[in-house]
Amino acid sequence: MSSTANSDLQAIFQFVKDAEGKFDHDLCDVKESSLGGVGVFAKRDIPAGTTLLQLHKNSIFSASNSSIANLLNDEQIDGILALNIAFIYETTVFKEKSHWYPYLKSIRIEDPQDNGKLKLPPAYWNETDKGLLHGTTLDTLFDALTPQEEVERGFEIAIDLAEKWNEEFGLEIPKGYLDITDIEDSEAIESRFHKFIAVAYAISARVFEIDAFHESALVPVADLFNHHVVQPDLKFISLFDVCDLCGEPGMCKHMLAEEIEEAKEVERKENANKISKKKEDRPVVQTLDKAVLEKLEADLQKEIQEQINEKEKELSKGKELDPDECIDMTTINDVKAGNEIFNSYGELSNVFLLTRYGFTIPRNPYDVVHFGSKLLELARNNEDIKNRAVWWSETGYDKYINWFKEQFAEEHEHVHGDSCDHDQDEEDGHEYENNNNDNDKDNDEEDMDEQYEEGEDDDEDMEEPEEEKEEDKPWLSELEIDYEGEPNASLLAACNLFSMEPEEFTNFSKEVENDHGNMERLLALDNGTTNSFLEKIIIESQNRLQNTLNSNASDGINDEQKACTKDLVNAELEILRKALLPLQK
Ligand SMILES: C[S@@+](CC[C@H](N)C(=O)[O-])C[C@H]1O[C@@H](n2cnc3c(N)ncnc32)[C@H](O)[C@@H]1O
Repeated sequence: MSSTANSDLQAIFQFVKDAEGKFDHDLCDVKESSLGGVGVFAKRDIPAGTTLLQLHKNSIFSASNSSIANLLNDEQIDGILALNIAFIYETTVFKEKSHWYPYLKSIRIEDPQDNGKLKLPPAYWNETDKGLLHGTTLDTLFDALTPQEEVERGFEIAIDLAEKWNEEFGLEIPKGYLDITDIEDSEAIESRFHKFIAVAYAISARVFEIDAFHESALVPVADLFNHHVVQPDLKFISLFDVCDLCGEPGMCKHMLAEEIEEAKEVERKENANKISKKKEDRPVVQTLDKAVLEKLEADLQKEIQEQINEKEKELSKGKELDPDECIDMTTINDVKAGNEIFNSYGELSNVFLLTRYGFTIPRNPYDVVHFGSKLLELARNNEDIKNRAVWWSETGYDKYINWFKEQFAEEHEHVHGDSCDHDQDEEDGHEYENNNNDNDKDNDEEDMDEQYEEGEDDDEDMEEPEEEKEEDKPWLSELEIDYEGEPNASLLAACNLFSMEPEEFTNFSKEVENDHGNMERLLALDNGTTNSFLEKIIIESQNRLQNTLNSNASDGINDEQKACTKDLVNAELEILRKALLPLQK
C-alpha cells in the first residue's frame, strides 16, 4: 500500500547523509521488490549482528522534532494525532523550507497507479467495496469497516488548531487539508477529511515506536524494509527509557528536578514520622535536612555537567554516535547476497496487516477465524442458547478460566483476554525491538481495538446478548479457530455448553456454581453433539464467507486492495476447511 518511488530514493539517502546517519550502501541495495514498492536487498553475504542503519534520534521525524513541536506541546496534543498534524504542516505549509521535506515528500497519500486516488483504509471504502470483507474477522471482531468517531474528532481538533494558530501567529492554514471556509460545503469537508485519513494511513504503514519522548515517529530508510511474517532478518533497536520532556537518555534537568522533588517528599514524610514518633516518645530518626538536599542537588548538577563534558569530548574527537541516542537496525540472521532483507512489523494477522499497512501475505500463521458474532447470532434466534450465553458470560466463563489457568498453568495457553506476564515484552520499558509498535500479537490486537473501536462498556450486562459486541467480552472475542484449524479452549467450551441437553446443562451449571464442576467436559471434542454443533457453525461461516468472496468490487479501490480482500477471505475459508476435516472423518 505504501510504496516509495525509485525517483525519491536519492533524496532520502542524502537526507540521512546530511544528518550524519549511517546506512551501509556497500551491503544494501534499495530497489524494486516483487512484494510492491521498494525493498532492501543484500549486495553481499551479511552476517548476523551487522548494523545496517544507525540514525541519531534527531534525524527521525516525530511530533516532538517537528517544526510545530512547541505548538503541539502547548495544546497537549500527542501520539499519532500530533504526528499526523505535524506531517501535514511540514509537507503542505513549510515544504522546501522544512528540514524534513526531502524525506517526507517521499511518503505519498495518493496512489500513482490509480489516477492519484487517495489510499484509504477499509472503514472508508464505499459500501460495495466493504462488502468484500463482510463477515470476516476484520468486520465481526474488530469492527474495522465502521468509521471511528475518534478519527473524526482528531480531524476537528486539527481544523480548530489550524484556525487558532492562524489567528494567533499568522501560521498559514494547510490548503486542501485543514482549510474549511464554508461549513455547508460537505464535498470540500469530505475531501479534506479523506486526505486527513489518508495521511494517517500512510503514517501507520511506516511508523515506529521510538521512546518516551518521541513516541511514534517516521524513520528514514528504516521504513524501506518490507515485512516478513516468520523469518525477519532485522531488529529495530531504540532505547525507550529517556526523559519524556527532553529525550535525554541520561540525567537531565527534568530528571534532576524529579529527584529533588522525590527527596523533598522523602523529607516531608520523614518529618511527619519524626513528629508522630516524638509524640509516641520514641527515639528520633535521622531525616534529610536542607543541607543534604543542597548537596544532593549539587552532586547531580556536577554529574550532568560531567556527562555533557564527556559527550562534547567524544564529539570533538569525532567518535561514534552514542548508541543510546540512536536507532539501529541490526541483522539477526545471516543474509545471503541477493536476498531481500526483511524487518518484522510484529506477529500480525492479515486483518491487522490490511487495516494498518494495506497489504496481506499468503499463509499467515497469525490468521484466525472468530466465532463471536456467529454465536451471538445463534443466541439471538434461540432462547435456550441465549440463556446459556447469559449464564456463561455472568458466571461460567470466569470459573472456567480460573480452572483452566490452574490446570494448564505451565502450558500458559492464552484462552482469555486478560493480560499476563507472558504478554509483557521482556525488555518492556527499555528497548523497542522490531517495527511499528510492539511485537506482541495480543497487544497489537489490543492496539487495533483502541484504534478502531469506541470505548468498552464493562458494565454492560448480558440480559440482552443481541446488544453485546463481540469485542466487549472475552468470552466472545476469544472464540476462535487458529491457523492450523484448531478450535481454541474458549470455542470448545462454548460449543460443548451450547450443545448440551437441557437437563445436562442444568446439572452442569449447578455443579459449577457450587464448585468447579466437571470442567474437563468443556474441553472435550469427542462428543457427537458438540462435533455437530461445531461443524454446523463452521459450515454456516463458510457459506457466509463464500458469498462475500463472490461479491463484486466497485472501482473505489485498486486491484491490489481487491486482491487483499480476496486473500483475507480465502485465508479464513482455508482455516475453516482445515477445521472441518477432523469433524467429518
Ligand atoms: C514500511 S513500508 C516498506 C517499504 C515499502 N515497500 C516502500 O516501497 O516504501 C510498508 C509498506 O510496504 C509494503 N509491504 C511491506 N511488506 C510487505 C509484504 N510482505 N508484502 C507486501 N507488501 C509489503 C506495504 O505496501 C506496506 O504498506
